[in-house]
Amino acid sequence: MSNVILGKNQYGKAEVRVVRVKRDTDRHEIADLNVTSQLRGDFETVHTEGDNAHCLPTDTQKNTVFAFAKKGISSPEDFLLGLAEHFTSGWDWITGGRWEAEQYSWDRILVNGEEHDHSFVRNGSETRTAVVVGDGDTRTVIGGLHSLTVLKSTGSEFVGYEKDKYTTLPEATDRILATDVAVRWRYNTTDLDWNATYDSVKALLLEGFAEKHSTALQQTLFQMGEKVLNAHPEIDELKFSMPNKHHFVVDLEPFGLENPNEVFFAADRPYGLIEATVQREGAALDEKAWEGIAGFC
Ligand SMILES: O=c1[nH]c(=O)c2[nH]c(=O)[nH]c2[nH]1
Repeated sequence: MSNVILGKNQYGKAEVRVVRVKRDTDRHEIADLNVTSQLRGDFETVHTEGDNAHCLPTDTQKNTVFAFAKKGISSPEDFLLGLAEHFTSGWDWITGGRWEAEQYSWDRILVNGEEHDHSFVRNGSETRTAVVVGDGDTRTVIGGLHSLTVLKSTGSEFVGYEKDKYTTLPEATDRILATDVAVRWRYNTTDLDWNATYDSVKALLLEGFAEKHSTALQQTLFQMGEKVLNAHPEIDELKFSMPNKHHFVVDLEPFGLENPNEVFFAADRPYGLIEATVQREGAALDEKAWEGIAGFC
């Protein structure tokens, strides 16, 4: 006879990253949640006897989050109340639980002052950066930003790529494109309204991300840089590092639900990593100015 007993316990799936796109009209809406579901009740024998009869798998809890997202996410509170009701009403040994969500809020990207229908920027996300490199009397200024998180819920495809025996990725004609923009740009002057220029560059980057159909994140990156260089003769090059934050369409068919690009699993890793320099043709390069700035090629 053991004198060891089971104390308080709960279990579930943590941090289910679900993105719900409402696409009934051309003006999409997105809800982006990080959901944790944990069940409380009589799970005694699961722990003490190795009997899983009372164990509703954490995988099932995750699937339930995705399946419930199909109904729509009007608020995290209502979404969690729905989960609580579902889990506590279905099994007599599940007497309670804890359901938690973080919601990430997104603003619409402005293109020519107009709110875009399906391109979004995570609000308050970015960090502005600046570097000054001195070499003798010369000063080089490098502006930049990172963690500018953007997403378009349509207007992005990835097809026609090279395939070998290890390629399993299906071609996508309509996918979510999302990234955290990290970019630094080199000025060819030291006399400028830095704040106004920063605001303009950021707005142009966002417009460049939003406005054109994307065939690959590489192409979108180039268009973002091109837009900045066309509008700002005082900038000669931009170096970008952008993760391709994959959003996988969740297979809801096992639950008898269709999923025409509405419910996504936002994976955090691995991610694609797209890096490139976009330069003004003929402009003098300044490799020295970039020395010591890690993470850009
Ligand atoms: O925009 C993309 N570029 C890639 O190089 C790539 N590779 C991949 O698997 N998906 C994508 N998407």
